[in-house]
Amino acid sequence: MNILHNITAGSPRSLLKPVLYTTLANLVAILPFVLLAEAARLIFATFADSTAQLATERLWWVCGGLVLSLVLMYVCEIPAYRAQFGGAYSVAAEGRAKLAEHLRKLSLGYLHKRDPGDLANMMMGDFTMVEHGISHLVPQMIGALIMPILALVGLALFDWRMALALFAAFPIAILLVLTTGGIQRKLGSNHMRAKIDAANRLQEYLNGIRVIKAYNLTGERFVRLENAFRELMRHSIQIEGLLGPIILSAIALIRSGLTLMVIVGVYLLVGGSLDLITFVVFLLVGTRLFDPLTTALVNYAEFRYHEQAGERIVQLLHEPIMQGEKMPPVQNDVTLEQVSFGYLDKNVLNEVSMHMPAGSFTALVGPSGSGKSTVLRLIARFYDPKEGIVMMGSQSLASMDPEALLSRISMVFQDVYLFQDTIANNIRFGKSDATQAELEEAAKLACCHEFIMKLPNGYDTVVGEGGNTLSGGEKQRISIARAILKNAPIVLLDEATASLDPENEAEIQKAIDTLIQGRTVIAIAHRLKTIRNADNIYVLENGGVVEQGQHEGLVAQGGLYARLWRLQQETSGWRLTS
Ligand SMILES: Nc1ncnc2c1ncn2[C@@H]1O[C@H](COP(=O)(O)OP(=O)(O)OP(=O)(O)O)[C@@H](O)[C@H]1O
Repeated sequence: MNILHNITAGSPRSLLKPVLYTTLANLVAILPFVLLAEAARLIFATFADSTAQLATERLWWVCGGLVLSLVLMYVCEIPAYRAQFGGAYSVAAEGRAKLAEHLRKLSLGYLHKRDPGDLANMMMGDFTMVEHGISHLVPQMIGALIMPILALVGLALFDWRMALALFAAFPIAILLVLTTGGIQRKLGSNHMRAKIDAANRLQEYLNGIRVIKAYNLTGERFVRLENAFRELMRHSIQIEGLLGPIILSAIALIRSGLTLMVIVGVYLLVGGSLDLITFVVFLLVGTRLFDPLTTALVNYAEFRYHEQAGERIVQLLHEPIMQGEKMPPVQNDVTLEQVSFGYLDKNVLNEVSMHMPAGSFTALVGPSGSGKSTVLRLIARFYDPKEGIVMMGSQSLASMDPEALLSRISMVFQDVYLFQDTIANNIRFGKSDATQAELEEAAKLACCHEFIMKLPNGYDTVVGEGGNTLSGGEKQRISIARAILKNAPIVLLDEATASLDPENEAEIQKAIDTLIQGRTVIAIAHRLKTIRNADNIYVLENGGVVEQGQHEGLVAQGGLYARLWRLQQETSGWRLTS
């Protein structure tokens, strides 16, 4: 049952209709063989007994039956065909959507552990294998097995000794294929890994093509890609080279049944315990059984390989998602109590405690890598802390549904990602049912209405994937418009470090000032002059809070903040001169 669960990526019920109709279609497909055997029996009866008359009327009935069985086959095959393909494509389409939804609910910590190429391959490649399994492999296997099984029963009724001889080697062949299942699995998973690695290397190569060109790295990066392709080739050859002989041996074993049957038949015929007609029927039917049995064996090996693709999907679907209380939090103050966290083994935050009262402006400052972004990610529950607790009001985030939590939070990050869609739809991510008037109002407040109106199709202009048709400042303002439209009470802000021209900088500052009014704001500040009025500033260093207070007090304290402030004061006077 597990194998069916895996091959269908966790939807074994989807096999019900295809299996039912395919079985019916294959049962009907047996009819012509039965009728042919009957025709042969009638004709050979006249050879066996020279006085016997050819049963002409019965033969005509057989011919009529043949025509009828053709019509029946056609009538049964159409729904079988529909069930196979309809089932396969709907399992893949629904499965892909379900997996995409599941990925969204997984923690970022889990997603970071997986290569993006691996996930993309699972979405497209693995589901294509599931599709192929349901639409081709399962029905073909059923078709290939039904006829030999029925033939075995039918032939055993004719003469059990001959039937036994014909199928004697079959269990050994099955055993051979089953006992080598472990090797098949190992080779299959090696091949799958090589395929994923090649997909990752290819994605890395394509993503980094600009850097590769700029730094003339073509050779080195291409070697990595080429090695991945070579490795894939090696595993492909290995899988064929090792599995081929096993399957061929099993096929040879099955075929030896025919030889054995002929030997036994001749022996029985000579001994007088077998009549000629039975022998001929066995010869006729026996030779027709090997093709479907060979197909079934080849399919079985392929089936096991495809099963691994479905199993990977099932395993990912079983990865626990972040869950919790569906009611959005009602209080808007944020507290971190003795929080420790690390992405890998090493801690990035050590026993950090902070309190951001509702409606206040809190700034996080500190050297690069001190853990500022990590604090924001924990507040958005992208990750759960290893130790300690993050709270909104008196409620722990760990017991809160991430979607309910995020409905209360707007985020503006440095690396703004825009989807390949219209500007209007990109802003609407903040509020999907926003009217055009609300949209434009938010864009005006975010200081982006003017530049949007100058674009060829205004709000309906499609931006490239990642928003790469817009400047950094423009993308940032669009993300602020999103946040303004969302109108959430808590704002997480990561100020842009990239140097912007003074006009862009002033526009963005104006947009941010509008966004943060009357909200709980937690901002990572790189330019300290923007946080002179902050209610509270936390200074982080090496994952710990080293100073805390307001601007004037911290400058007077003469510690890390004062040093950073002095440094920025000095560098702000620098000018490039020719
Ligand atoms: N996804 C990740 N996986 C592993 N380590 C990470 C990950 N994200 C951040 N880190 C590490 O955690 C530490 C803190 O990173 P964080 O981004 O919180 O620092 P930051 O103070 O925001 O830095 P910056 O000002 O440069 O953005 C760094 O050493 C960083 O390398």
